[in-house]
Amino acid sequence: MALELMQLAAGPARAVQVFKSGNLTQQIARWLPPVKLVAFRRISPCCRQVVSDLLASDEALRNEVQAALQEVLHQKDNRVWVGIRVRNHSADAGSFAVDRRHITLANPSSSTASSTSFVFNRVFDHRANQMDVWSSIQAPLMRCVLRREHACLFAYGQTGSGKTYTMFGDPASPSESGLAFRVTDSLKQLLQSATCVEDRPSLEFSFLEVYNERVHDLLANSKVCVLAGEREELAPGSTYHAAKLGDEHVIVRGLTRRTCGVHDITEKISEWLLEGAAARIVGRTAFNPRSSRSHAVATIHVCWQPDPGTSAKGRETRLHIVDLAGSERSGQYAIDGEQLREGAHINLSLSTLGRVVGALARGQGEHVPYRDSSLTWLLSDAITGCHARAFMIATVQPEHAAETLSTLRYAQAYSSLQSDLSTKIPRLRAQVRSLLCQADMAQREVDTLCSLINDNARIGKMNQWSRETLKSRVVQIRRHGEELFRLHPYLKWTDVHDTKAKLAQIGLVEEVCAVPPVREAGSANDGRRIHFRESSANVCACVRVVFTGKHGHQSTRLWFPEDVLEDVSPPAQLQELLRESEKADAALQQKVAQLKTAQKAFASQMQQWTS
Ligand SMILES: Nc1ncnc2c1ncn2[C@@H]1O[C@H](COP(=O)(O)OP(=O)(O)OP(=O)(O)O)[C@@H](O)[C@H]1O
Repeated sequence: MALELMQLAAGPARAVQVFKSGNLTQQIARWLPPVKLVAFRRISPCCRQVVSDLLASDEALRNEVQAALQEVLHQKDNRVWVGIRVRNHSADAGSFAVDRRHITLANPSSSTASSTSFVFNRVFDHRANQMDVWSSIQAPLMRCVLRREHACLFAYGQTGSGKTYTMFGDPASPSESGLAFRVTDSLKQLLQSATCVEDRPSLEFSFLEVYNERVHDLLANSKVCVLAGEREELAPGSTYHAAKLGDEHVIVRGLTRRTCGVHDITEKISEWLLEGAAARIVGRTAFNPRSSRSHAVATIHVCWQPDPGTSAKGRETRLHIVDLAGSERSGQYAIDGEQLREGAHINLSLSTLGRVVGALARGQGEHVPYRDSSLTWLLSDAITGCHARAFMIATVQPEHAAETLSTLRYAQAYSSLQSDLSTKIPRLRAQVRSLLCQADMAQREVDTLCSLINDNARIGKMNQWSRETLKSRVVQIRRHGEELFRLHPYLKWTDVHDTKAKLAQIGLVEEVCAVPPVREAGSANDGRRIHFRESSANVCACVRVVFTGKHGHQSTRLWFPEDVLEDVSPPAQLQELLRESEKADAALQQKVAQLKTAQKAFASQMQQWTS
């Protein structure tokens, strides 16, 4: 290495030669941590070659790079991704402006020139084609599959704004085919390159629609199916625990699941997608002559091989592709009675989705109404990104300003789910509540024991222990304490000191100082002299002690030389309980601080997304 550095110092021409020879690059590459290697690859073809050779020859390093990359990308991927797609529109469409991440819209109802600006992960203007949309989603979606996380890709928007076009498009034309067809292509490439032949998962496919709150199997002549909750299969030998949301996923009883392999996924799933799409219920609406009147859910189940040596079934990663029915103000645009009924059901499911999103976004830990509609129940583990990454494309048609604004608001609320803080905060709140109970209980135990000890104490020592006294320094007067007062220049023994000493009464230290303030003539004698004597250098500190008044009597404050007093420790059992109580308090304070930090971060995220 030193040799190469010397050669570098010899001049630029020599440096280029050394660099190109690869020796130096190789050395540098070996020093780099795995994450940096990836950036290093981008520097020049020479570096790229060296890093590639290095990775090819070193399997451990390869795995390390892979793990580091996964980690970095995992942190980068939000659990919810929201993109807006603007449909082609006439030149006189309302005033709005679009850039890569922002869309600004003039308020349709306002007479003044006010506008609202929204921020999303991506905004596609009317010139964006199917490939542009897909290329923004492809990488995070495929990473999701590689991590074996469920994913949900769905389109939301006003009727006629381009949801079905975005999700399915025209599969006959390569440039017009929608996201669903592109998913299968990418999935095939991914599974072929990332897994060896024997580890390749098997694939299953199902396709259903939710129409008027009923679930129809689109691959079995629209047979009606029922929804049911099912718990994830537990590993053999694991202990029973009560089902929580997330342990349970919703299954559709009797739904057709067709199987294919990685090699024929594109042909098979395309064929099934077309078959299902043809069976969907469509109707004519004011905005779209072939409007989807149902929510369509195509699911690719990636069934991973079980781990070698285990008898458990392999895990399943579900990839939902959802084309929602159009959001619309049904009463306003319905053509007939049937459409009014359809519209009411569509609105019910979409508004329930809105309430689910709202409840999660507020992060208050309130009831999340997943089960209020078939759609939200069916997709409860996926659509909100709670247990799956969700990718939402909200489609807008700017010619309809009110509908566009409403879609953007909906999408904005959805954006706030990007942060897992919206679910972390309710969890923290619940933990704070439970710790509060524990701390309260621990304090009550201390109180109970204090009263028990106080009730059984000798007269004169009554009422001495309480949570307050336990936190203070507790003292009593030593035997023959009076003698130590005699020579004290500032303090003098009194009858009250004498009584306290005889009763061995316990007091709390209020103040410690080198020289107490002089007692004013006529004030109660609390042990301080009115005229201080000359003092020697080694006078011990003066302590003011308060003796709590009993039976309605006032508390008494007396001064003592420090060495007249001895510390009194609380009984061991009480000390133990106090420690427990302090521990519970500390845990509570720590959790409260975590909650406050999370709430602050969430508030600033919300502000960022809604600016
Ligand atoms: N970005 C686009 N480029 C070209 N054509 C589009 C685009 N978006 C939509 N269209 C066309 O507009 C029409 C309506 O679109 P589409 O059926 O996808 O709307 P939709 O939102 O699914 O409506 P609905 O909710 O009523 O089903 C279709 O003919 C579709 O081809």
